Amino acid sequence: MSAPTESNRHRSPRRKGPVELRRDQAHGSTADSRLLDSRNGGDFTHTDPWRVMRIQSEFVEGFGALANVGPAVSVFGSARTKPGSIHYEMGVEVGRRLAEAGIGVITGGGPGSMEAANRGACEAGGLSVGLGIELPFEQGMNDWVDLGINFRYFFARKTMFVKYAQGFIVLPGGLGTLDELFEAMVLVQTHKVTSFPIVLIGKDFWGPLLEWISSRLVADGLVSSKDLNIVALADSAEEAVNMMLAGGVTGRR
Ligand SMILES: CC(C)=CCNc1ncnc2c1ncn2[C@@H]1O[C@H](COP(=O)(O)O)[C@@H](O)[C@H]1O
Repeated sequence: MSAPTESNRHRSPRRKGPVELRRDQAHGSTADSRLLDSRNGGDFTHTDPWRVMRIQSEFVEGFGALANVGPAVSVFGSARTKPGSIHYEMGVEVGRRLAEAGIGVITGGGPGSMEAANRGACEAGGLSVGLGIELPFEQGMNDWVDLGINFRYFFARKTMFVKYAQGFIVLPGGLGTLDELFEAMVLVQTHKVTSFPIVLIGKDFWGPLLEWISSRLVADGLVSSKDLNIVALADSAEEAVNMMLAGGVTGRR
């Protein structure tokens, strides 16, 4: 940017909403000129202000589509679980038991344990919701989703998992599952959500992680020992769904 001189110091600034631009910065194009200039082709849609509109539309569409889902639980777990495996069958049973209790099932809409939970809910005649995510290696929504919404942005989608569920059930999984689990734990820890049971299924799988949180994070004073109560550990679908009910999730009869 050039230093202010007598000739340019008093040049009138240009305003872009709350942002005021002076000197060299004031010479750029305006939002309306870019909008009206057809030579810019699709460029405008790649700007951040335009992205904000798209992000906003994801929230509007998500809130609109999910407003009437009723009581529901979000079920997370690996996208790589194969049909017939223990974890897949456990996911099917979780979905079925939630549906039988009058509780809708919300998943990431993908394959593996997500598909399993949607399948169990759908087969039992319950509400089966999938919140899909646009990924470079597109898989598409699994066949057992009855109400599906596709998202571009992970963070908009994650809001829906929490806003429209009364609790989380977490099957074994990888980074995606851990991300969803830890986000929920922080929301409970910071009282952003209250009365929100989080149940992990699979003591063998989750036990070492909880043990590390206790022996390292709590021991080092990084986590309060009462924060360990944010999650509960179950070893079966039946136990996990009963813990949801005991935690205050009530189904539609
Ligand atoms: C086979 C494969 C990688 C497919 C990816 N397709 C996906 N479709 C929808 N949600 C997903 C997908 N991958 C990860 N996620 C999100 O991350 C979690 C699973 O990730 P992971 O497999 O544990 O780490 C799910 O609960 C889901 O919300």
